[in-house]
Amino acid sequence: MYSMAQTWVSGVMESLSGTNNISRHSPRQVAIVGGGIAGLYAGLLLQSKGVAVHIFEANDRVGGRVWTYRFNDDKEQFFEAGAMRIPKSPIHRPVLDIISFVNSRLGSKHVETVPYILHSTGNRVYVNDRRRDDGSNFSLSDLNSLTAHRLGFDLPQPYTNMTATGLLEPIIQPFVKALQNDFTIGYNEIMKYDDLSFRMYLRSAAQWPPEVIDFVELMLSQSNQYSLGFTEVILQNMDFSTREWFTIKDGMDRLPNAMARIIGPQNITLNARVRGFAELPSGGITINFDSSAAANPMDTVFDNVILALPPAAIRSMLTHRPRWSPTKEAAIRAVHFEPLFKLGLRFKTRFWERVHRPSFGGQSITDLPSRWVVYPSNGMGTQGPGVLLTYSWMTDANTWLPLSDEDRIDLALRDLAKLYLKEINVYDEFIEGKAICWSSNWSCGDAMFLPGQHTAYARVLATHERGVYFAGEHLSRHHTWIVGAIDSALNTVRDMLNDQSLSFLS
Ligand SMILES: Cc1cc2nc3c(=O)[nH]c(=O)nc-3n(C[C@H](O)[C@H](O)[C@H](O)COP(=O)(O)OP(=O)(O)OC[C@H]3O[C@@H](n4cnc5c(N)ncnc54)[C@H](O)[C@@H]3O)c2cc1C
Repeated sequence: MYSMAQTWVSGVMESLSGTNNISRHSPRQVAIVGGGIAGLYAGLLLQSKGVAVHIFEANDRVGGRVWTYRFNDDKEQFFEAGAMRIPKSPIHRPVLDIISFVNSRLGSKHVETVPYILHSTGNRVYVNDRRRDDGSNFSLSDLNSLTAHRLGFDLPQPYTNMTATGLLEPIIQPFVKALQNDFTIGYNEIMKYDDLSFRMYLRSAAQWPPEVIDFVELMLSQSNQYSLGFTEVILQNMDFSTREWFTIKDGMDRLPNAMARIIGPQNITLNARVRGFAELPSGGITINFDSSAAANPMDTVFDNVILALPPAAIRSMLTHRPRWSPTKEAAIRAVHFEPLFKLGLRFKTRFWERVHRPSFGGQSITDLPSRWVVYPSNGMGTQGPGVLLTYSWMTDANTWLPLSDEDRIDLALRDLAKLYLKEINVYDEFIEGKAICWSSNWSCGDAMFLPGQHTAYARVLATHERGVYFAGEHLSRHHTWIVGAIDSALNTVRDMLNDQSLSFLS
């Protein structure tokens, strides 16, 4: 989209002269490091206030963790390697608003939303090798009767005759309802338990035996997620209790690409990994980045910089960056990101839509390494080849890391063969696959804080250091979501411009 050699030097450098003495609250030129949603959103906000921006992005594309992997240019032959679905809830409203904003600039249907299906009754439930008496696999239509006992778990009374949802709902609902009624009040309520992991809360407050926790975690989450902070798991449950969802027609990457188009290609340098930056005694900031462009303009002075980066990317800067307070450095070093792994698999047909109990969207659940098999909500009912994906988080994601791509595909096909038994020969159907290992990326996956980390680190992480500002989903209260990246960008620009009245773009 934008070539590596598109140097910003000519456009930006001339207009930079004499910017050194600009006060913190009236920047004229801002460098943004990272072209994910947080960096792009901060860029649009600043431009809307007349501030010139330049985005440095290490990758050859914008979007960061919003990445649509396309096997080819044919319709629907893609999967979402990163973000794939947005809850239609007031908290996620800013995502719809930014879509309206880009459409108002680029044409009414530039970025179109389509419904995302979270549950489909045909989705398989396959754990402990348990099947119906007729040998077929359980599906979500059975969920209300899938007790621990029926699924082969040996739990004590009274838990054994209960379903995972039946167990969890009464525990989380009061918190979820409080958050939905008034997010700030609800957030303050759940923060009272921030020092606990969700597992500890279930042990101490709900008095669940460990094997009951394991059962519910297996069915409704991924391995060891309940060892994360109580706050994170409750917030995640709040989002997943949303009934209506949407995704973006023809791929989520249409959103960051549209945002970048409005910002302007001359204001974005791709393949520009920032190696470090220096703060001048006069208050300006210079950026040092890798680029094949002839000039690496170390002498260009920006008024401020926004590091719209996951913490690991800040820590892995190769040359210089300032050292901040021990607490800030501890926060950057320690906040927890969970590993995420996705494997897109392309088949000759959308066979999952034509089996006896079809899946139109949603996901199957299994205790096999694939854990979740996600069916596309785009192109449902169409003929010809189709793409589904397997999706693993936390410890389940780690299973896939040491494997070669060939082994990953073999393992996933073996799992799918168990889900589809004799109905479909998945090996005959298979065309190609693509593994996306977020653990080998700076972000690792998504921010999911450990017990106590919201309390200890949230504020200090987001606080600016002289002319250096920070953005990214991990700095908001909505970790793991696009809206978190947007939210953090709004907060950082408000802080930089000293303008709390600044609102979301719409
Ligand atoms: C597998 C997966 C599934 C997800 N599912 C959903 C979902 O369904 N719905 C949802 O709303 N959200 C989802 N998310 C979360 C969402 O994608 C993120 O919260 C959001 O995109 C993060 O944006 P960001 O700008 O904070 O960070 P990023 O997108 O990580 O952006 C950071 C950018 O900085 C760049 N960079 C790193 N180091 C440097 C450097 N030194 N110099 C220059 N550039 C650098 C990176 O290349 C990247 O482009 C998912 C994420 C993943 C990984």
